[in-house]
Amino acid sequence: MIAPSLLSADFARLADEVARVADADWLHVDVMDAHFVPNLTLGRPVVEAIQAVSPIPLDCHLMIEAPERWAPGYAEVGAGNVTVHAEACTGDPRDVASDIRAAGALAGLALKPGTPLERYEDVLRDFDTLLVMTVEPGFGGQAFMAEVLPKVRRARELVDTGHLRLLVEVDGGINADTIEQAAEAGADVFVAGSAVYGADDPARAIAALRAQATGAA
Ligand SMILES: O=C(CO)[C@H](O)[C@H](O)COP(=O)(O)O
Repeated sequence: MIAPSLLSADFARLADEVARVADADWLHVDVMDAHFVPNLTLGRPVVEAIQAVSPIPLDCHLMIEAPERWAPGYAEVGAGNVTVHAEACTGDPRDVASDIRAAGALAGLALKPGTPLERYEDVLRDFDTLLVMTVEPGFGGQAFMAEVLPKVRRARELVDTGHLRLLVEVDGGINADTIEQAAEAGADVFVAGSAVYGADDPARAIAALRAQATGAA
């Protein structure tokens, strides 16, 4: 599955930018609060407006503090998947997953590059998606961190052996040069910002990335 990241879109033309990636599987929406990460993007009212015009499910990646307080609200406005950062949760992340699911969305857990998967292997039984960050969260256009791939491989192994039932998602620096490595490691969902919105033809870029990932997997 290919999930273009709206972070690389033209924020002055959001409805048009959503329409340009209608061939994708999910639309990845980065919510940043200028506290958990050093960048500020958009919040629930804008997500609700995007949801109203998006033909594909929204994949909301919350890079915010106190996700337990805010995450269910994104499910309430219709997001398909709502992901919180393990590092931002003050309590048990399973409680946030339960609240997100109760509000009608899939629940995702994100791990920064330096956060070990082992610490969350049990917790992840209560999640639908695992977002493995392949850059430090905060900005688009960064270089892919191949050193994170063992975490993707371990997650794939846990899914394939039946210990976890979730989609493995990678985010950061995914493009024509890196997507095959991530697919070989076992990712199911590929977030791509600059590689899609920076292309002359985003629909063609999505198709090409999907073909590369499918071939490598
Ligand atoms: O979460 C993110 C940054 O925190 C973005 O989704 C990610 O960086 C996508 O951008 P690009 O594909 O250009 O790296």
